[in-house]
Amino acid sequence: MFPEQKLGYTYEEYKVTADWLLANTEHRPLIAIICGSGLGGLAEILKDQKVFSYSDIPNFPQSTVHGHAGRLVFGTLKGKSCVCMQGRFHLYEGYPIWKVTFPIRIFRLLGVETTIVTNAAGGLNEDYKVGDIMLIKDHLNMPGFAGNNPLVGPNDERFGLRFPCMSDAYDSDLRKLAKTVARDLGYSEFLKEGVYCVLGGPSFETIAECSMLKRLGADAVGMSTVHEVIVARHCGMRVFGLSLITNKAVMDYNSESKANHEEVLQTGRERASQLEKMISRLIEGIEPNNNNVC
Ligand SMILES: O=P(O)(O)O[C@H]1O[C@H](CO)[C@@H](O)[C@H]1O
Ligand SMILES: Nc1nc2[nH]cnc2c(=O)[nH]1
Repeated sequence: MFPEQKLGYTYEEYKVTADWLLANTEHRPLIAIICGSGLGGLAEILKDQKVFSYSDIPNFPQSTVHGHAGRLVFGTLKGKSCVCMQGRFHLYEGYPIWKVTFPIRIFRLLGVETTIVTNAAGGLNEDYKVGDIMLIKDHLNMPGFAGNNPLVGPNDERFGLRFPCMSDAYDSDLRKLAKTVARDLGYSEFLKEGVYCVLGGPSFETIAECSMLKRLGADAVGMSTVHEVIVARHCGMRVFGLSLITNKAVMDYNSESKANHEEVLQTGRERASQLEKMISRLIEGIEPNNNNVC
């Protein structure tokens, strides 16, 4: 007989972590931000910070990837209370998918209404350049096709429905707002909108894989985000997502370029200040939702 496999945390385990955070900070965030690879500087937009190392938070997984600091930063932006993950979790780190998405339900229990997900991604769309910012309008969940979905296992109705809808995963009003913000900042030239595809990683894609993903309708490819978005939508949070195109996916057998994590982090550093400005303005424009689930 195989030992019984744990399929997730219990509601009580989520509560222990959320209650510990509520007891250790006065912040009551309505907005959460997840920083992608090399984008941890986004947390610097928050004032009156209260910072926790993941290692100090009960039940929290640890960051193991270069460019993911492993800190939870609470703070305010123009009077709005926010929480920011400097470091996310990925399947390729060896975490089961329910650990990868653990912080999302914690955010919900803290009272978060809107989650902003960011990531570094390879551009598959030929019109994309390195440094472009892609608003995510939809996703392709490749691990999900193989049964690795974060909602697998018993459903806890206290979080959400057994069969949540995903056709409206990325909030269209927030995307509209982001386009207005980008236009006002003079960023329209490098703003794109497209479909993000998640793969398990950690190896980057082969040329044949890139060509397949492009034909399937993906504009950018990465190793994160989608699992978080599914859990956030399951528990009724609004989601806004963006990908920084850190490298162009290699599509040509004669190409000399090779995807690498250093290039990913370097592009993040180069676009950091524009991303900070854009997300700050976006957050300024997000209206509270009276904790209504949507
Ligand atoms: O998705 P984020 O965490 O931004 O990071 C992306 O960049 C890393 C590869 O360089 C992978 O972890 C990929 O998912
Ligand atoms: N899978 C994948 N993840 C990335 N993250 C940043 N760039 C890439 C890429 O080209 N492929």
